[in-house]
Parts: sequence; C-alpha cells; structure tokens
Amino acid sequence: MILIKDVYVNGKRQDILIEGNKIKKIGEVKKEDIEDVEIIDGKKKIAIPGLINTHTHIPMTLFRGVADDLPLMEWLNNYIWPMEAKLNEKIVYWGTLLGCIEMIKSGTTTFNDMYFYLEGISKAVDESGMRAVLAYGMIDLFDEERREKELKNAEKYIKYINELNNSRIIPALGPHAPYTCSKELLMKVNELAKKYNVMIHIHMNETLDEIKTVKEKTGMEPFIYLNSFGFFDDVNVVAAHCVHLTEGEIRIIKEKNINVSHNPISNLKLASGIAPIPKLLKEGINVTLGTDGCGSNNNLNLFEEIKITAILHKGVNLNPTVIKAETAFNFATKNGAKALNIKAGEIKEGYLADIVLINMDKPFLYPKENIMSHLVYAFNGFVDDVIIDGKIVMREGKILTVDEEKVYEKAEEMYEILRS
Ligand SMILES: N[C@@H](CCSC[C@H]1O[C@@H](n2cnc3c(=O)[nH]cnc32)[C@H](O)[C@@H]1O)C(=O)O
Ligand SMILES: [Zn+2]
Repeated sequence: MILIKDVYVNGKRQDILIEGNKIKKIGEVKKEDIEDVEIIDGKKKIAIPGLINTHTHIPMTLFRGVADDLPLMEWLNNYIWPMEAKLNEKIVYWGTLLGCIEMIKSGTTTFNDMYFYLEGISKAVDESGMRAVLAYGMIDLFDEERREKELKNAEKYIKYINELNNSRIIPALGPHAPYTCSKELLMKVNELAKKYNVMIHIHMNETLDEIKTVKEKTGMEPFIYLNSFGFFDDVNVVAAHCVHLTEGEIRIIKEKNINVSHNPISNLKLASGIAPIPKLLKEGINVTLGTDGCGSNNNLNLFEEIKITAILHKGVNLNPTVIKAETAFNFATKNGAKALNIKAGEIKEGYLADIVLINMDKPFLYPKENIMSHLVYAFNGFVDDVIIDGKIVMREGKILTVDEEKVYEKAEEMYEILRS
C-alpha cells in the first residue's frame, strides 16, 4: 500500500491511501492502522489526476526537429513517410521509451496512440509503467491488396495486445483518415471494433485541403461521408483534430457521441487552423486534448496544450470567458478518461491510482492561493512524483522504471540509423 500524507487534493490537505491499483481512501488515514505501507510526505505538494493525452504517435519522438515549418502534406510525403520506411520494432521501442519518460516527467499517465510496430511500443509501455491505448495505424490508399494487409495487421495486433493480458495496455483500431483509407476499409473497421469491443482512433478534418479532396471524391464533407455508411454507429470513436467543421458535421459529432481530441499546437505549427472548441462545448461534446507526434509539436508536454487551449480561444473569439481554466484542465483529465473509457482522470475513491504530485516550492507557483489557475496558466509541466496503476514510476523527479541515461544514448543511436 502507498500512503500520501498531508497532500493538497480536491481543495484541502488530506491523505490518500492506495491499495493495489486503486485509490482506497481519501481523508484522514493513520499510518499505524496499516501494515506494509510506503509513505510519501505530501506536505509541500499537491496531487492532481494524471493527465491523459488522447492523440499521439509516440515513437515520433525520434523525428523531433527533423522537418519543421512545412504544411501537412509536404511534411508527410517528403519528410516523415520516407523516414518512417526505415523504422523497425527496435527503433520504435527506444523511441517509445523516450516518449514515455517525457510524458511521465510532464505529468501524463495515459496516452492514446496510433502508430506501427506495436510489439516494440507495447514492450516499452509495459516497462515504463505507463497506461496506453494502442492502435495500429492503417493506410490503404484505396488499394485492395494494401487494405487486406493493413486489416490483417490491425487484427493481429489486437490479438497480440489482448494476449499480453496487461490491464495498462488496451488495444484499439486506427484507420489513419478518410483521405488515406477506403470506404471498404472503414466499414470493416466498424465491424472489427464491435467484434473485439475496442475503440476507434482516427484523424478527422485536419486541413482544408484534405476536406476538399474528400468532397471532390464523395460529394460530402468527411463526417457526413463516414456517417453515410454507418462508420460511427455503435462504436466509441476518438477523432483527432476536427479543425474545420460544418454545422451538419457538428450535429453528427454530437449525435454519435464522438470524442474530439483537440491538438492546438500541432494545428498551429502545421498551419492547419484553429478548431471551433467553444462551439463544440456549447453542444455538450466531449473535448479532450492531444499533443500529436513530436514531428509536429515538438514535445509531449500536455500542460502546454492546456495553457494554449485556455488562451487561444479567448484570443480568436475576443472573449476571455469562452474556456475557463478548470474547463481546459478537465479536457486533459476527466474528459480524456471518459473518451478512453477508463476509470481515471479524477482523484476519487475506487478510481485507478494514476496520481501526479507537484512540489509547490517553485517560483512560478507563488503565492499558493489559486492552484487551478497556476496549473493552467503558470506551471511549466515538470512534476515531481508519478504513480500509475498504484505503482510509483517517478519519485522526486527520478524515473524508477527505466534507465533514463541508457534511453537517451539509444535515442541518439536510433536517430543516426534513421537519418543515414
Ligand atoms: N500502417 C501505416 C502507418 C500509419 S501510422 C500513422 C501515421 O500518421 C502519421 N501522422 C503523424 N501526425 C500526423 C498528422 O498530424 N496528420 C496526419 N498524419 C499524421 C504518422 O507519421 C504515421 O505515418 C503505413 O504503413 O504507412
Ligand atoms: Zn496525428
């Protein structure tokens, strides 16, 4: 058992008792009453639920800084996709470990990923102690042979992850996007999602260009098109980006309970645009936050995403009330958990013990009065202790699960292979 003593949580100083992978009690807990307990002194700290990043391509940490300042299609076609052709399980494994270290250090405990070489990714996630939803990213480019291959891979990885029997690693389906996947592939994905009871992770409406392509081909906007053949029926979907949406598309997102993963930094950096988040909120749509891959962000610090979300929409709407601090914070916690269907995102009895501690002795966190404001507008994201699934994975800034130095060394080595 783990006992966090005198920590500031849910508005007051109290204790948090963790048993197994869950939060057993919040309130006053006497250490004498429990046997075999590890105590964390929380006096100088606050506890927050671990952040949930709902859109990543985690091994892309290795592509950090390789191609900046380009539009999406040029970035993908000329730089990213040629480099990705050199990847293998081993390179992806080290890239994922680098990403996990970065996320743990910046308070993220769960991520929702779409990539390939999922054996390498799963192995790294398992070793790091993180929680993740992993989807094999499928692209068929409307070719039947490629479609069969991609669907086979996706099914293979769902079975592979299920067989790992690790409650921290959850399989999902990842059709890349309506402009890279055929209708046949997408229809089959809906069927497989129901068959294996897994969620779907897809890129939607990221750029005006891709929407134009879909419209020219089908006569419909992407959400209308997918909805026309039942893609959203009876499945749980996380749609990344959703930058450009018509009223009709917003109606579908609402009606089909589609979860939106807002990735403001990636959208700004690739100059894709700014998603109409205040409008989605008015409709009661579940908005969550994602960083996207490190090729287009270029980091995995979700606190940056929280701050940008809270200020960006104020600026473009000329209205400082559209997204309040706590709303932005909830996007990255509660709403993320709801999207991924996990009992986390809040510090509550019976919930998963995914908890982050922040030492408040930092110059930018004084005066200590308005904690939620500090977390959203002032904090740099470097947290102190991280507990995931009831296990301490970082203590006082030191990662306990993996050898950090070795990961940095290997990351450089893998990068040399990719650029050669
Ligand atoms: N099985 C596929 C791989 C798909 S993984 C998901 C893909 O999404 C790409 N990606 C990363 N960020 C973005 C983005 O912002 N928009 C669209 N695609 C992206 C990423 O580079 C990767 O190729 C294949 O054989 O090519
Ligand atoms: Zn993406």
